[in-house]
Amino acid sequence: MKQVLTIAGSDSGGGAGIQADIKTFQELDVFGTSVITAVTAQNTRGVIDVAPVPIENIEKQLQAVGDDFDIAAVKTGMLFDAVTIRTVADSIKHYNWQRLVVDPVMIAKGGASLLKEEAKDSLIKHLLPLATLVTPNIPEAEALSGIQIYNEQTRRMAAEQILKSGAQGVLIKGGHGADPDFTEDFYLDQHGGSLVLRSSRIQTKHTHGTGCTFSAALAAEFAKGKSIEEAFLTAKQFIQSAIEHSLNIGAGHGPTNHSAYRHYAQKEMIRYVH
Ligand SMILES: Nc1ncnc2c1ncn2[C@@H]1O[C@H](COP(=O)(O)OP(=O)(O)O)[C@@H](O)[C@H]1O
Ligand SMILES: Cc1ncc(COP(=O)(O)O)c(N)n1
Repeated sequence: MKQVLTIAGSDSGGGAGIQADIKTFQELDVFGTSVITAVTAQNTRGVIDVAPVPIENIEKQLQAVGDDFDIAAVKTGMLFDAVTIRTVADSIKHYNWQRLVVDPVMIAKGGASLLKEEAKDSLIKHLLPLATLVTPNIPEAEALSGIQIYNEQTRRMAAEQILKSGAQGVLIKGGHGADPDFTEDFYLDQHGGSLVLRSSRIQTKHTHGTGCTFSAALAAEFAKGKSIEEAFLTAKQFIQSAIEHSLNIGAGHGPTNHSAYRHYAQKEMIRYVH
């Protein structure tokens, strides 16, 4: 079984972060390992507290995984501060981990900050150059590029700017897009290759952890040797069914349903735009 690593924050509410990643790995038949960077006290109503894990312990978690497992793909989520980003980037180089998906988690849907302001530059300088794929949502793509996204042209410009970091590819997720009927995810790589996947926008407030789940699905598929096109399509189908069959859990923004893909995935619901 392919072994995959997530380096992210813990979500006590179980819908995002490490918990979403491990559930997604399990559903997609890869063995999940984890390095926890921060522990959040969080539920569907919001983030109550964030406790960073001591950096010495993060280093030891990275070593424990790196010295024993044959890691086929890595995803990063909440990294919280610059020193954690440096430590993670050093380990990725040290263990020569390939197939890195960087989900540049910055702000939780409820507004809580999951990355210190000064850490953004560190992310661009130290982690993005190692990334196979970086997966910002629209506000994160705007923050990383300094470009406001309001149409296809500005979306492409932001993607091109992010690629200047040295990341091999960028995938700007469309959950925060303006179209009431569709969400569109846009991929662009260093060679000018691009792909847009469009799906119907599901009217729901239960989207806690969509980005985490989507990037974990991409990492799982990369670990199995899938191409970017194949991994993108599977991850999109995975998240589409997880949102469509989301669970009515908690009083706020509930989690998605990580087992929905197994039960209900409909391969025809997503379409390639180009
Ligand atoms: N209401 C929705 N209906 C269908 N797909 C959605 C919806 N909201 C988000 N998605 C999809 O979920 C994935 C995560 O996107 P997004 O919500 O933008 O990320 P994040 O959680 O990082 O903010 C993307 O593939 C996006 O298109
Ligand atoms: C520990 C942790 N990591 C990430 C997110 C972002 O969640 P989302 O995927 O909904 O943007 C979160 N709320 N908590």
